[in-house]
Amino acid sequence: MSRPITAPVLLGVSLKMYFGHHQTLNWARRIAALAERHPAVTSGAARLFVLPAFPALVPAAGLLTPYGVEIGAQDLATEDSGPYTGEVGGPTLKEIGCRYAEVGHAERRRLYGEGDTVVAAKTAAALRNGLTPVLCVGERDAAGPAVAAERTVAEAARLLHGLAGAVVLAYEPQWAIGAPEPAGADHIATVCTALRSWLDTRPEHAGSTVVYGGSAGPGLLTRLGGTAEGLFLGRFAHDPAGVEAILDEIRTPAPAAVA
Ligand SMILES: O=C(CO)COP(=O)(O)O
Repeated sequence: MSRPITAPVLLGVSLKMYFGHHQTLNWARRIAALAERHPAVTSGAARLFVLPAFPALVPAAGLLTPYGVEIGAQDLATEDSGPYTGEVGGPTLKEIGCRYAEVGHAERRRLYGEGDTVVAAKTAAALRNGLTPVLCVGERDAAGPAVAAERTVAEAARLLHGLAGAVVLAYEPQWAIGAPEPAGADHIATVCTALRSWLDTRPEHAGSTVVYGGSAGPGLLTRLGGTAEGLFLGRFAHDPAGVEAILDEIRTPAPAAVA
């Protein structure tokens, strides 16, 4: 079942609405310093991206992108411009340097009533604006791994129907978000492997990545043995030491011998 990690490992962080503005920028400075010196990042074995709140996108991009850490939004509008009060469109996100846009997070589904139609439209909006969707999928209630895999693949197929382009598929079982512990390693491995197998049959989504999110933190990547191609982090990235501990788990290429 375990599949070798096809480096680089993708590590995303959504700050959700936890931090204030200055707290976000202070955290970003510490992540930038980590990215500048950590061999997993400097060797290219790990790729990092950060999704702060909208107002922090521009200053956070200034702090992080010089060190190769990409930026993205936690949401985007279904439309590109027009009378959509309070929304932020894909063209604006692209213009300010975003590489990613998250769609379909369980909190947006549960708290703001977003359903499959909106999630699919936001995924399409991201793709047509040159943003990589971080498309969250995963079962709402706890289920066995085989059932979870079947449902999650069906969900991804439904949401991506008729679309083309590389995506980050974030497997986030909703019951594991905000929990003390992530889903079990075997459960995650079963679902992520199924998502990867499905993606492998979809040339229109070549270049896509499957990551796991939901109370992910230090120690998980090692337990997953390459079945997930990265992690989508929440609370356990708030302390930069947690991000560093995860980077420490990523094998970096041996330095070239000096003649
Ligand atoms: O929802 C998540 C990432 O999008 C995960 O959040 P937590 O790791 O804080 O549960």
